Amino acid sequence: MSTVIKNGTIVTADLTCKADVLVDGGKIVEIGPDLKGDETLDATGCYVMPGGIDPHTHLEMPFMGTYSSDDFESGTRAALSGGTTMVVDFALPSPEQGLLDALQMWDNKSTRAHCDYSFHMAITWWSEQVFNEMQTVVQERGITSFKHFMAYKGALMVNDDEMYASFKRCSELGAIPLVHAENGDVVAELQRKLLEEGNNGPEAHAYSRPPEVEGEATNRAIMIADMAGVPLYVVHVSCEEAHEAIRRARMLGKRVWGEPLIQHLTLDESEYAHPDWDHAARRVMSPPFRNQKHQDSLWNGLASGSLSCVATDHCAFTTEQKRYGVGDFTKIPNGTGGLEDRLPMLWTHGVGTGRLTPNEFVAVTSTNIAKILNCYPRKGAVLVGADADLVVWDPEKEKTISAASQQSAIDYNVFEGKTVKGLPRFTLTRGRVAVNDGEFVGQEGHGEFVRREPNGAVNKALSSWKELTAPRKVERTGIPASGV
Ligand SMILES: NC(=O)NCCC(=O)O
Ligand SMILES: [Zn+2]
Ligand SMILES: [Zn+2]
Repeated sequence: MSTVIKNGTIVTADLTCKADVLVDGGKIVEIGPDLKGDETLDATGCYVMPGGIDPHTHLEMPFMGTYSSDDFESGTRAALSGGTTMVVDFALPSPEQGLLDALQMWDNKSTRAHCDYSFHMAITWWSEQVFNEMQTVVQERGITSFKHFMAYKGALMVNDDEMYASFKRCSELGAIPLVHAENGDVVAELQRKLLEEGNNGPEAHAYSRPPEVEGEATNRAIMIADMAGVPLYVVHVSCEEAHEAIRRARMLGKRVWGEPLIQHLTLDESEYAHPDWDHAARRVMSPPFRNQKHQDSLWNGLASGSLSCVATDHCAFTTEQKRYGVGDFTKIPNGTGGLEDRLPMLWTHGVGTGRLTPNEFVAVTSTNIAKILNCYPRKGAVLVGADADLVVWDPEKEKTISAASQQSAIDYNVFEGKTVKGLPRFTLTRGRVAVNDGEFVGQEGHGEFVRREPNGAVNKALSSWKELTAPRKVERTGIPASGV
């Protein structure tokens, strides 16, 4: 059965035009005037855009002694409700666990997904087994991005030598390394000192992770990637120090992408000063929220192109789970939600204020990451042949965000009470309507794994450049005899 989206304005990363979109067999089959289909969706007054891609989620993630509460069912239901049609989650081996073994666990969890998804593979330890399995992960499983935690000492953190070895392996395999950039040694020491001084509330979480520790780690990761000859993607960039490092690297021709989160763009550090312990603890995430100077830097980076993608790092814990850290802030599970709210919040505070154009909005929520992860134009595009992952966006539709009406399984929402203007009228996942005017009508298990090929254009270009500029031995004649 075909579906036609009529009377809308198509908005992509580089184009705005009035046309109908005809969908059949899960794909876009025609774009043009006066199209007809078996079913009609009226997009009068709406923008027809590529569905959002959230490149950073943690659904049912084992972390800090518990599991994040949104799984692939509730998480992708939340995603579609907010106009996001693909998520990229992190497969996370526990210490000494093989990569393929961990992947099997993520395969099992993801069968309930309502929308398409892919995985990044995390490198949480290093060995010959990990080195070997990286090849299988890339070539047989189509997972071409590897995450490295420079923080969470004693748990997920990897050291510089391990990171360098893994980045080199990514370079050989045509894959992309990702980093959580915070200096984990310094954070651990600051945490210890704060606790010793009796500073045990959620606000101390922010004190233990100042912008400097993020800036230092970002610079270090950029240097290591440059030495390994591989592009780099920096997740949850929260501050000017990290953004400055990325901006400078890009100006020097290095291939580095930065990803701010919707939370860091719209919520600030004053949340941690809230007199209610629960309120502050619910907002504990790493890196923590910053002040307006940092927020302005992130917004400007999106507008200027020095930052590339807006994500959520959706890692949702209930109030009860957050209370594991009463009396010791280092035990508060780190993470916040945002999957349902990313697009409406970014539209409201970005496009609604004039900080972003609608085309830039599409670029940073969908198209850029599809290109970086090498799944464009199957994803992130409104083109004939692309998957019909689409959002029909009503710029006049309003709501006030509330945990009472959200899809997420947790009992609060960090954006509670915020009014957004700009919401999906329809969300389509591979041609199937999953959201119809605020009502969720998706299908559990409809989501499919998106396989990606290695050696995207940027990897290829960078390896050519590195080869061309590699140190070369100077061939000499008449070398003098050794002086020894
Ligand atoms: N960000 C956060 O606090 N939790 C999720 C894990 C991570 O990405 O660091
Ligand atoms: Zn992280
Ligand atoms: Zn994360």
